[in-house]
Amino acid sequence: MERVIGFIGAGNMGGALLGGLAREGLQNTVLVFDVSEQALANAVSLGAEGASSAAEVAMKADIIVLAVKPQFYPDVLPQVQGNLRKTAMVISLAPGYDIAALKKVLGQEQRIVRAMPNTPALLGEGMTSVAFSEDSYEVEEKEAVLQIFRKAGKAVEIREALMDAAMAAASCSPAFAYLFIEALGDAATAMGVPRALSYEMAAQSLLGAAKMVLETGKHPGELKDMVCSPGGTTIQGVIALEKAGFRAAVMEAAKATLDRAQEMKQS
Ligand SMILES: NC(=O)C1=CN([C@@H]2O[C@H](COP(=O)(O)OP(=O)(O)OC[C@H]3O[C@@H](n4cnc5c(N)ncnc54)[C@H](OP(=O)(O)O)[C@@H]3O)[C@@H](O)[C@H]2O)C=CC1
Ligand SMILES: O=C(O)[C@@H]1CCC=N1
Repeated sequence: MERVIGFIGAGNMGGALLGGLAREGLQNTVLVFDVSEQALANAVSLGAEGASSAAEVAMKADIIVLAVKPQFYPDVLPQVQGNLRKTAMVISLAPGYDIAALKKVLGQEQRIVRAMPNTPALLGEGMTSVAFSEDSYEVEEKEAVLQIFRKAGKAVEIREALMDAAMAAASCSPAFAYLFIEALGDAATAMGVPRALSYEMAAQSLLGAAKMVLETGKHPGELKDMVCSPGGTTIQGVIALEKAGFRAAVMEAAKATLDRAQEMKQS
C-alpha cells in the first residue's frame, strides 16, 4: 500500500530527513507544509508536493511528521487535531512532548510515534531512535515508519523512557562533534595547515575513527591504545585532554541536554 507521508516543517531536521528520503528518489507521495517559503521551495525541489496548511497535511497524509520546534507545537497541534485520519500515525521529533502529552491534544485513540533523528540524515548517515505508542500497529505499519528513517541512515526502536538519552547520544552529539572538528581545524591552522585542509583532515579522521568503532567491533579504548605508541606523541595529547577534563566535559554536555529536555517536559 502506498502511503502519503506528510511533513509539517521542513527546516534543518525535516529538510535533512527529506534530503535523505530523496537520495534514491522519493518512493512515496510526500506532502510538505512550512511557513518558510525557502524551506518549502527546498522540499519541492526534492520532489515533495507543497501543501497550503498544516491542516491539509493532517487531512491527506497517512504518516505525519511534526518537524517544527516544540515552541510552535501550541500553534501547530490544534491545526492538526480534528483533521487527522483515524488510522494516521503522527511522528513527533520534539523533545519535551511525550506520547501521553501528544495524545492529550491529538486524541487518546490517535497513534503517536516519537522519533529522535539527527541532521546527518541528509547524507543517509543519520541515527534515529523510534518509540511507538502502546496502540496496535500492523508489523508493516511499523516498518513503514522505520523505513522513513532507514532511508536516511540507521533506525532503532527503543522504549520511550530512553528517548531523552537517545537525543543526548545521537541528536545533540553532532554539534559536539562539529565543535571538536572546528577546534582541531583551528589547531592545525595554527600549525600552518591551510584552513580548508585543516577541516578536511579533522573531519575525515573523525569519520574514519567512527567507522573503526562501528566496523571492527573493537572497544573504543582498544582502538585508542592502537594509536598511542609507547613514549610517542599521541599519548601526550591524551594526557593533555585528560588534564583538561575532556571526557568529563563530554559526559556533562550529554547530561546538560538531558536535563534541558526534562525541563521542557509538558504535562
Ligand atoms: N535540528 C536538529 O538537529 C534536530 C531537531 N529535532 C527536532 O526536530 C524539530 C524541528 O527542528 P528543526 O528542523 O531544527 O527546526 P527548524 O526551525 O530548522 O525547522 C522548522 C521549520 O518549520 C517552520 N515552521 C515554524 N512554524 C511553523 C508552522 N506553524 N507551520 C509550519 N511550519 C512552521 C520553520 O519556519 P521558520 O524558520 O520561518 O520559523 C522552519 O522552516 C524540533 O522538534 C526539533 O527538536 C530533533 C532532532 C535533531
Ligand atoms: O537542540 C534541540 O533542541 C534539538 C533536539 C535535538 C537536537 N536538536
